[in-house]
Amino acid sequence: MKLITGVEKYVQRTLLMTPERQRAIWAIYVWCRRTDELVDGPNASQITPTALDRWQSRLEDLFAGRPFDMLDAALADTVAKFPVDIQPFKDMIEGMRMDLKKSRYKNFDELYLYCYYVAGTVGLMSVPVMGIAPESQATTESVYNAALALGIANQLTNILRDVGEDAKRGRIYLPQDELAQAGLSDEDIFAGKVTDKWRSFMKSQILRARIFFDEAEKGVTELSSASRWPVWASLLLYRQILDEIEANDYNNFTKRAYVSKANKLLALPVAYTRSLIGPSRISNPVKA
Ligand SMILES: CC(C)=CCC/C(C)=C/CC/C(C)=C/CC/C(C)=C/[C@@H]1[C@@H](COP(=O)(O)OP(=O)(O)O)[C@]1(C)CC/C=C(\C)CC/C=C(\C)CCC=C(C)C
Ligand SMILES: Nc1ncnc2c1ncn2[C@@H]1O[C@H](COP(=O)(O)OP(=O)(O)OP(=O)(O)O)[C@@H](O)[C@H]1O
Ligand SMILES: [Mn+2]
Repeated sequence: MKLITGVEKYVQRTLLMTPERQRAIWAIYVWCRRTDELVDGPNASQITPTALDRWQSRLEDLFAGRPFDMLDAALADTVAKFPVDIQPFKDMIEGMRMDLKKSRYKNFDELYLYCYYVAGTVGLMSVPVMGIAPESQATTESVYNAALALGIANQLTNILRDVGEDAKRGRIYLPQDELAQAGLSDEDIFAGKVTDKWRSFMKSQILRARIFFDEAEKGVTELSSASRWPVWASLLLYRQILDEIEANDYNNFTKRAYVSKANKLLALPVAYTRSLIGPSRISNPVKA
């Protein structure tokens, strides 16, 4: 089951990229999965900050061309071929450290930082591999910004989908000040009742996640043509989870928002059509 969804995800995420880029994204994906599994996987209870320090020195070793195992070697090969920076990788490990010691977020600033560490970093790792279209007139900074926004949007969506599941583990990723403003408390979340207060709170959280998806959209067209399809597919598929939360009448306590196979399949041709649109050729006043 895990393997099948893993394969399916990998196909969704890398379809149609050049083989060399596909292998590089695969290596990054595997490293991210393994990093996440350290704190989220079956042996999570054994993971201490020291274990994360060791994981970080392995990372530094592979960046220096001294991989520890075969999967590290795949990433070592990637960083030798593409101009990937080590910082977002270190930051992702920092996010896992944060997850170990923190289970509440005071406000959106704190939550944003967490989302950057665990997901915004993925965008920054991927752009140097996917490449910016040679004809793009956008600034490199604006493309990285969009990539960052896609990671944040995905993580916010993941948090909104998993409210009930996370509460069972004693975790509440929603901003405490915004909960209080909506007249909600941790107890309401543990009780898991869908009330009008909850619906209206969720509406504003979903709106914010959509704003990050909109921000991300602006960057996808600037990517090299072969990379656009998988990124569009991933964006459209993940954003649909928000629609499903609405369709479930905001019950993210006991129902997992789930995108149907049919809707997933439908997203692929839409993604493909969008991927045909590349950078606009009209000179960009921002850059000029
Ligand atoms: C083509 C493409 C999308 C490539 C990215 C592939 C890649 C390297 C993915 C790594 C993802 C990963 C395993 C991260 C570890 C931390 C984590 C679990 C983050 C959560 C992902 C959702 O995973 P899932 O639904 O499986 O979560 P759980 O099973 O519940 O744990 C995240 C929510 C975030 C992942 C972030 C991205 C996929 C951001 C991708 C951004 C880009 C590729 C940038 C695109 C460029 C522009 C200009 C828009
Ligand atoms: N139909 C779907 N709609 C939306 N997301 C999906 C769907 N199928 C799989 N996913 C995504 O794939 C992830 C992993 O799927 P899997 O079946 O392994 O769930 P899981 O074991 O509950 O994941 P985890 O424990 O890592 O949160 C899910 O967390 C979800 O993000
Ligand atoms: Mn999860």
